[in-house]
Amino acid sequence: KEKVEITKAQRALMKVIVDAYNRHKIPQDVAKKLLQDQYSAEENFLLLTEMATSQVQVLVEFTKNIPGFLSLNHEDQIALLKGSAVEAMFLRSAQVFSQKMPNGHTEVLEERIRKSGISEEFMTPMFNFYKSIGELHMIEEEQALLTAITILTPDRPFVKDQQAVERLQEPMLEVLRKLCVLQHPQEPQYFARLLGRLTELRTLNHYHAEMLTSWRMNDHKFTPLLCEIWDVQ
Ligand SMILES: O=C(NC1CCCCC1)[C@H](C1CCCCC1)n1c(-c2ccc(CO)cc2)nc2ccccc21
Repeated sequence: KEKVEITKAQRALMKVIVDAYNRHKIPQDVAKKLLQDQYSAEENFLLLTEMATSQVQVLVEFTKNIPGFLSLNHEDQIALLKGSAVEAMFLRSAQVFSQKMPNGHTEVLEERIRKSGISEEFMTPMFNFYKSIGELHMIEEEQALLTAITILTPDRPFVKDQQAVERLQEPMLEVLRKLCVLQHPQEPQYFARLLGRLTELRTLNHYHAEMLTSWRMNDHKFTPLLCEIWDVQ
């Protein structure tokens, strides 16, 4: 039986990531807003672009706190942010969807999202992902590390020095692996399940642009930041 122990250095790394994650957590109010009222497709689209714009800003601040990130080649820093922004948004959306809510609220939230303006064909893959994230009951350390690991994916398009990114991602993966063994001793495959979610997350990337352009309304307007990061308009 492997004796797993998180070293002092690993605990310090985890603290830096979790503190940054908590400092830069996007306000949960999108769920509250959606539970309050039924909005039109136009209002929902505007809500999405506002929430996503502030989430990108929050993501940049979080990323700057990842040890070593600012020492990467500057073009690579941009390539990593651009390559992970949509995945980070869906990961955050999944965490918002899976957060503890009073009885029946999750069902109302799901209904509001189903009727928000997104076309039907994307509902199954999106909610399958949200529910598979919810089933993991991740603690915030796992959520924060998973977000950092997603950003530090070496094989994003246009990344030149992939080894430098791997050198930052590997210690995060090792801390997460140990954390999973300590948190879920009865589930030795839990870490593998967590990484499997990142593979599922990548598939949502492919749907994303179409989800936006097929939103049931005319004239989809995006903020300049989203045009940059989402390759739309
Ligand atoms: O605002 C949102 N997500 C934000 C994003 C930034 C980080 C916090 C969450 C949107 C809603 C906007 C208004 C219409 C209903 C969806 N949303 C989505 C979502 C996100 C993107 C797409 C298309 O690419 C489709 C759906 N999944 C959610 C799950 C739970 C709660 C909101 C959720």
